[in-house]
Amino acid sequence: MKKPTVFIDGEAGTTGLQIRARLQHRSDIELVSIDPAKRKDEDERKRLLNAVDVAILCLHDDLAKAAVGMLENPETRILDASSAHRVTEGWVYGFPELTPAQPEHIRRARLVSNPGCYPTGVIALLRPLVDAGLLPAGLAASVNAVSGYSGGGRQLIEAMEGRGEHRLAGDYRAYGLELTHKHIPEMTLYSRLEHPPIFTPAVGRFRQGMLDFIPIHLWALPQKVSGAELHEALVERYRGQRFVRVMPLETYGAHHPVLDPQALNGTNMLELFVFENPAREQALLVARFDNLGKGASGAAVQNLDLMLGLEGPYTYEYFGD
Ligand SMILES: NC(=O)C1=CN([C@@H]2O[C@H](COP(=O)(O)OP(=O)(O)OC[C@H]3O[C@@H](n4cnc5c(N)ncnc54)[C@H](OP(=O)(O)O)[C@@H]3O)[C@@H](O)[C@H]2O)C=CC1
Ligand SMILES: CC(=O)N[C@@H](CCC(=O)OP(=O)(O)O)C(=O)O
Repeated sequence: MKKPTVFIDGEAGTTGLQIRARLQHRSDIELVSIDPAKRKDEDERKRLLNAVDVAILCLHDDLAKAAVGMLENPETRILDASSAHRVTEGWVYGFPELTPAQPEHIRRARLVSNPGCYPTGVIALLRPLVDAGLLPAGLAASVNAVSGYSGGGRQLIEAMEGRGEHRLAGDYRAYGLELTHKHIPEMTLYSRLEHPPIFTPAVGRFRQGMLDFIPIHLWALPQKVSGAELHEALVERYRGQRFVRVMPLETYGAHHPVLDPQALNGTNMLELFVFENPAREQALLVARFDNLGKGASGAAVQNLDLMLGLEGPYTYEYFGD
């Protein structure tokens, strides 16, 4: 049987390189690569985009939109890693753990948008709790986060490693302070929140790894809910999921936990934590993952496998889970 063909447009970039590394030894797909000398040649890119079964776009938003505009072959399916189409009608959101029905939507879709890195953890934490009615859709949510510098793409990587300048280069930089970060619409929509969260990301001098923090003042919720109930709902929701692990409930006084954002680097795993202080009726939800793993390239391969019906033993080798 003919193997499905896959072209990574933007293969030389941060996300593209990682997807390629995860796919290059696979024997169940045929990777179609562009001649490096022609990687920005529009005609050649258009030819390849229309020649393959799935094109994975690892381009900045404007170029990703333009690439979709080049499609002429109705058989070519698109998996877009950029943030151009995440809340666009007609596109399926490529977060298989969103609901039990989402994998099937991804399997059937022609146009799939890979989630943003920060929203992956936020949606994974909030959506099941809103669906279960434990958190209200009207929640006044705040999200703080820290990312490894690879999240800023080639230019930030080069600046952090001493080869250029970038406004976020430094040991630790808080940003998004205008409160309009591009990830807020997808966090809001797929968490089923009525109001956009206040989202304040930061970047540190480490290459990969991410933590999302969502503080919950339990006493301020319209109905009484404990941290243990939030934790139990997450455990229930993700039971049997291969790439999401709900960690044991951490109750105030037990010990002094510390989280390393880099602990899951190189994997497609997402860990979810609930910390609680019952006396103060406070909970802290945390997600930990690799921004280039479950936050980008690992998620893209997971989606590709769903789109091509290739979920199986192949994926285990390259996800390191
Ligand atoms: N980094 C991350 O953690 C994540 C990134 N993403 C998304 O993935 C997309 C790519 O980001 P990222 O990999 O970080 O960015 P990079 O800047 O590392 O990569 C972008 C690539 O596109 C290439 N490129 C530029 N112009 C053209 C062109 N005209 N035709 C073809 N290729 C071109 C660049 O080449 P050159 O460098 O030579 O200009 C570069 O190789 C973005 O939309 C980003 O939002 C998604 C999730 C996480
Ligand atoms: C550290 C850093 O700059 N991070 C990027 C987001 C990372 C990312 O790649 O997000 P997308 O998936 O939407 O592209 C930012 O805040 O814009």
